[in-house]
Amino acid sequence: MAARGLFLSFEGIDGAGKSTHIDALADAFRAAGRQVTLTREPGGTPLAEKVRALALHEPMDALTEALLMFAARRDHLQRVIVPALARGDVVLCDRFTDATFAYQGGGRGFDWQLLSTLELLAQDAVGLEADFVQKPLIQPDLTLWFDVPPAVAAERLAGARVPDKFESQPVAFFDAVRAGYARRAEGQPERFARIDADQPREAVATAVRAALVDRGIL
Ligand SMILES: Nc1ncnc2c1ncn2[C@@H]1O[C@H](COP(=O)(O)OP(=O)(O)OP(=O)(O)O)[C@@H](O)[C@H]1O
Ligand SMILES: Cc1cn([C@H]2C[C@H](O)[C@@H](COP(=O)(O)O)O2)c(=O)[nH]c1=O
Repeated sequence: MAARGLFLSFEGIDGAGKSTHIDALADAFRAAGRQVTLTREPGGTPLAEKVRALALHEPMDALTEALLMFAARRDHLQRVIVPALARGDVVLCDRFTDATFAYQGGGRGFDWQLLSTLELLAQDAVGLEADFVQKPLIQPDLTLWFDVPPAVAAERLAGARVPDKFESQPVAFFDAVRAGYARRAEGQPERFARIDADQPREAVATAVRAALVDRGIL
């Protein structure tokens, strides 16, 4: 029988350094004999990648942004995440729903309760052919939150690439996004592992591994 699927998400403000560590983790899981599905949000399917292009580059209000994120997520769950978990894969997802709470909720000030309602709708296991899912709401098993002061992240991103709509926001926006992540982590402490990302890459990599080893995941 295939090993039970494992769903890990990676979160943090832009430039926190999460993408830097995802490939190395994928290699570690493969070395342990696991199949890995690497994916991201918004995105991960042809439809959701189209939504990504719109959401990251077109101006729109916070409700439109939130609805697009959840629509893309539903497609991503149906076509990629749920089938991968059913196969027993380790799913490594660069951002998931906590990003919607942090960016649209914290950063843009959109109603937290309404986001919770949308989360229940979009991540409802019913209709996703997910008989293996015990809980009605599909959530990551563990979320690694790369926490870093916005000024540090901005310095890392400066000149690295042409900034998108979110990356062009001022530090105050990212202070609010960071507070959104903190609120989410406080509400679901068993699902979150906070990684101090304001350290050299090697120290962050050690902290990531320790978080997984401590929970018996690696
Ligand atoms: N610990 C670190 N110290 C210094 N620089 C770092 C560290 N980790 C990553 N970087 C650099 O910071 C930049 C952003 O890193 P990365 O792309 O991994 O962040 P990210 O969280 O995935 O960002 P985004 O969400 O915007 O894609 C890259 O240039 C990367 O090389
Ligand atoms: C899932 C999700 C993402 N965002 C924002 C966060 C980032 O600024 C971009 C994605 O870019 P990345 O380079 O892949 O990190 O989108 C958001 O606002 N809401 C969401 O739900």
